[in-house]
Amino acid sequence: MTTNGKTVLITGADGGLGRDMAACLAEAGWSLILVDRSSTIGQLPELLGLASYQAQTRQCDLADEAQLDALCKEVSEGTLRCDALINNAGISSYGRDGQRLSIDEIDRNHLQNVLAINLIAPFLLSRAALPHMRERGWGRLIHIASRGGRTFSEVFPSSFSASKSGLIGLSRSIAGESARFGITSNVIAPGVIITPQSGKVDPALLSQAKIPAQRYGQPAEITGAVAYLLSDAAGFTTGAVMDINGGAFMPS
Ligand SMILES: NC(=O)C1=CN([C@@H]2O[C@H](COP(=O)(O)OP(=O)(O)OC[C@H]3O[C@@H](n4cnc5c(N)ncnc54)[C@H](O)[C@@H]3O)[C@@H](O)[C@H]2O)C=CC1
Ligand SMILES: CC(C)c1ccc(C(=O)O)c(O)c1O
Repeated sequence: MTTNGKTVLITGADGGLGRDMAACLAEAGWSLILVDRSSTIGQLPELLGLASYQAQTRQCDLADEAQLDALCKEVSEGTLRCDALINNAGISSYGRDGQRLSIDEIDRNHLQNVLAINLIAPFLLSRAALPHMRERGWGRLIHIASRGGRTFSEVFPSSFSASKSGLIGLSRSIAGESARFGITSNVIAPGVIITPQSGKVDPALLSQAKIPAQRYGQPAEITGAVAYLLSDAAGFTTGAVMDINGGAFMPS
């Protein structure tokens, strides 16, 4: 992958998928802006063995309006350069026992929190990054949705599915509006990938997914697709949804 020192901003960078993306993209020569609400995000570059010039970090709770606005301001004012944006941070809706919450158990606050992180933050960060991408005539947006945004399954809470389906619609609109500027916008919709997030779901519930590959995925199997979508070779790929789920969802 030729990066020419480009910079990618990754949200949810301190999670299972985020860390793998950060390590792989740094290795490929990208400069990184690593964003997470976790208290350990500042230590992530050292943990990954990155030089200080390779990575900046921002501790930001994307559900907090003031913190998200401050981050978007840095992006829109160009303090944080953003050639590519990976909207990866996301939460789901499970009870303490890892059981799926039914629609009757999801109140307005819970719904608003899921939508704030999974949909509103990606919308506002994309909006902040796009003008600079248009000026440069090059940009990449990747949104990490889920199989839950593509189809029904007993595994997915309704709030989560609604947010991820919305993210897919957002990506499609950005793709249509931005293709003529050399900007692509694509979705990766993973099935079960072994990370802290899937680890919080009751294993019996997760195992209901009928996966032809008969296994769960590894973060590297998502990162490989991310690396492709960021590359110049993917310049004609926009508005796409890559279903990466071991065959658990195969639309016609
Ligand atoms: N692991 C899986 O099986 C699947 C994951 N996904 C999606 O992949 C993305 C990454 O998930 P994982 O790495 O598995 O989860 P994870 O839980 O390991 O990582 C998510 C990261 O997002 C951060 N985050 C959460 N809320 C935030 C907020 N308000 N502000 C800033 N950061 C916040 C967390 O601190 C965490 O570091 C998510 O969008 C998730 O919905 C989609 C399908 C399957
Ligand atoms: C961990 C998240 C909520 C999750 C769990 C299971 C699947 C799946 O069976 O495909 C997902 O796509 C998820 O996003």
